[in-house]
Amino acid sequence: MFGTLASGDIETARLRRDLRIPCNLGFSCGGFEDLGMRLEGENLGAEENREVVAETAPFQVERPLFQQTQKLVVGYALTSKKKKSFLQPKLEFMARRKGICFVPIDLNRPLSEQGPFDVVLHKLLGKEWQDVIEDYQQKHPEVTVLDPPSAIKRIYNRQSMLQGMADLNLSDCSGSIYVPKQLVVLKDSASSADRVVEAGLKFPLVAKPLWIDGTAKSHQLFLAYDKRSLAELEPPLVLQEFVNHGGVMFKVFVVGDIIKVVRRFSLPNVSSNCEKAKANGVFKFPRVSSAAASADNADLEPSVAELPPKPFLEALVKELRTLLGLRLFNIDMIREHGSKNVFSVIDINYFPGKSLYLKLLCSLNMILSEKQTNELLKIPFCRLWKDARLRASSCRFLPQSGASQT
Ligand SMILES: Nc1ncnc2c1ncn2[C@@H]1O[C@H](COP(=O)(O)OP(=O)(O)OP(=O)(O)O)[C@@H](O)[C@H]1O
Ligand SMILES: O=P(O)(O)O[C@H]1[C@H](O)[C@H](O)[C@H](OP(=O)(O)O)[C@@H](OP(=O)(O)O)[C@@H]1O
Repeated sequence: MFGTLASGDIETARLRRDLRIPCNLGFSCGGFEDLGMRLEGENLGAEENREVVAETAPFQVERPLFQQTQKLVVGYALTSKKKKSFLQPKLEFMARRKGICFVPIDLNRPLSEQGPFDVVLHKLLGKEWQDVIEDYQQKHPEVTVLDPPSAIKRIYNRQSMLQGMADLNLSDCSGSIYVPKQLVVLKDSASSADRVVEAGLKFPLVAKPLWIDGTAKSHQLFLAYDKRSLAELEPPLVLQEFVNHGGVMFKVFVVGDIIKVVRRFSLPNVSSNCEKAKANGVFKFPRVSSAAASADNADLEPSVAELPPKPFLEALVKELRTLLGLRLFNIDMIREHGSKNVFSVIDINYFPGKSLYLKLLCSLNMILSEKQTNELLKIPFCRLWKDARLRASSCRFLPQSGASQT
């Protein structure tokens, strides 16, 4: 019937409303699509914990309504480094309480013989694994695979990682985004000096290994101050113009529609240590913006520390999710020194560190809620009605017996 609702639809809508479950969570089409945008600022630890507790509460309140025993099974295949940082006992405990269980994937057995999984969470390198997971996703479209291996592969190469950024549609936003000029050196760093000049790149340059493979070496960066110093670098690498940004960078964590932005310390403007670096040819610098370098509570100049505007981040993330085809990533960006809101994206990471883990748990929880709703909606309406009457009568909301159903 066009324009009217059948009674089943009304009840479905009512049930969703009563359970306080938003429509179109989209579990079947990937799970993270319509979780509702939320944007949060700094202050990781305590705030994250508070949030998880807050998100647990509504679900537990609903639980007695029907005896819900649905669980969310998350199969995981992670590097040992990732497993150690991600699957902390505390996180597993919180997950279990929410009905989410993490099950290790046995890499020596066919994936299709394992599970069944609702979600497959993976961070492993190599073509062999890529083939396994692609084949699995084809055979099991109902499983949410985080994330497609081809999309991950693209950001494990610092050249392809930033491609397409210039075409993002951010025209109506309160900020603008650029990618620093860069050049790829596949071999013979010495001869790259001429190419640097030809391409119009200005020194100093940040030299970054082309491939990111989870090793410390792939995160070993250098500052090169002049043509002569380029010969000291080991290709394959990317030479990227250094952008002065006042020593603070922004990490924008993305889990589906959820965004969280934090402030971290970064390299200072170059003029201050130029001379020292020149003396060494190239300046090898440590991981200056690691999780330990939080600048969230630092007393900083507002023009440097102010977080990127919310509408700008929302638009950027929306565009990037489409461009990259990823749901679990972070964007590293810096504000051009002296500008109001001109940003450069310098790095994108797949399934990054701690700041994202509890957000991921919240999203898995929402997928679980959707799964439970879907299960509930499969129960014939007459049974729901009967159950409701039983509960109501035990609460003396309805007469004990004798009332007709209409
Ligand atoms: N173009 C640039 N201009 C200025 N500073 C930069 C630039 N590129 C990188 N940096 C500095 O170097 C740090 C590390 O750079 P980048 O994020 O590209 O490396 P990474 O090894 O991939 O780091 P991560 O640990 O985040 O994965 C940045 O946080 C920033 O401090
Ligand atoms: O600052 P964080 O903790 O987010 O650092 C991340 C880093 O940005 C990369 O995403 C690392 O992954 P790889 O690039 O694969 O090395 C993360 O390591 P992981 O072992 O936790 O995946 C860092 O935590």
